[in-house]
Amino acid sequence: MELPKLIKQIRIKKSFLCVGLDTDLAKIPQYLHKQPNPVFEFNRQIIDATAKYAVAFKPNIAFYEALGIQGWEALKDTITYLNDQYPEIFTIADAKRGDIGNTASKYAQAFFENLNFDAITVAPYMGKDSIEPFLSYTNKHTILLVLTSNKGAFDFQTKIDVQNDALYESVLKTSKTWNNSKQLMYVVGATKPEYFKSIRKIVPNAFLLVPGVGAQGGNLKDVCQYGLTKDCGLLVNSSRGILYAANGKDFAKAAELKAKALQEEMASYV
Ligand SMILES: O=c1ccn([C@@H]2O[C@H](COP(=O)(O)O)[C@@H](O)[C@H]2O)c(=O)[nH]1
Repeated sequence: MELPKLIKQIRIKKSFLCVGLDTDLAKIPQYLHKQPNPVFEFNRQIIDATAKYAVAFKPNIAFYEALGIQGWEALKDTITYLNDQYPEIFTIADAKRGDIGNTASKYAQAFFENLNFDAITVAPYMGKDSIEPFLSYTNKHTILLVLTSNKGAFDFQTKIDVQNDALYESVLKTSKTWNNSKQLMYVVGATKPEYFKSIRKIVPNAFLLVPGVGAQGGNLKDVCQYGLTKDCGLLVNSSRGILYAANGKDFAKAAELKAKALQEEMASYV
């Protein structure tokens, strides 16, 4: 999907919500286990209930890979459903891949061609040649991990190098010099709002995928203070806070209300 289409959806829906599909068999309502494909059935109901309040959906691939062939089928069914029923929705494979060029090109083929996602999350630490195969898809988006939401982000990502840049700043600056860098987006955790100002100095207009609101303690107001751009520039993700708002037959309605509440707060900022 081209960026103008995403930006248009953000304007129409007054939302920059990304619903995270971290679907865990152990957490979905018991009655769904009788279905032939419980993970897809859960996702379908969540998507139908929340799509009017969201502009993006982000299956976290680990939750599907953990289930083997059945998980991969549920993932395929989910992305096919999203692409067929909600073509205006931006889709992100949260796969956090990263490998040498020829392997990276297979990851790109898997997620951009076979599954037809609009975007993929990628670890940047193997450098330019590990990212180029993703960037060669000029109708797709590559989302680099920059400053993640977890505590361990401080182990490496904020360490200062000889040029006096923190590693996360170096990732931003270097990646801007790559071919097709306009296709890049960046992951920045909502749990670290104090860094948004310095990030925006380096990438004033780039889209940031922001996980970590709700369950991880981040909040929307702090993210918006320095994160917002003229075209919004943010996709704020919530996974567990929406998916597991209830665990009975009312789970989709409860998810809808959580998504609606986030969208209403977003509408007050854009
Ligand atoms: O820095 C990061 C990068 C990715 N994630 C992923 O986002 C969701 C967050 O889920 P919640 O349930 O809303 O906390 C999940 O898929 C993570 O793997 C992240 O949290 N932080």
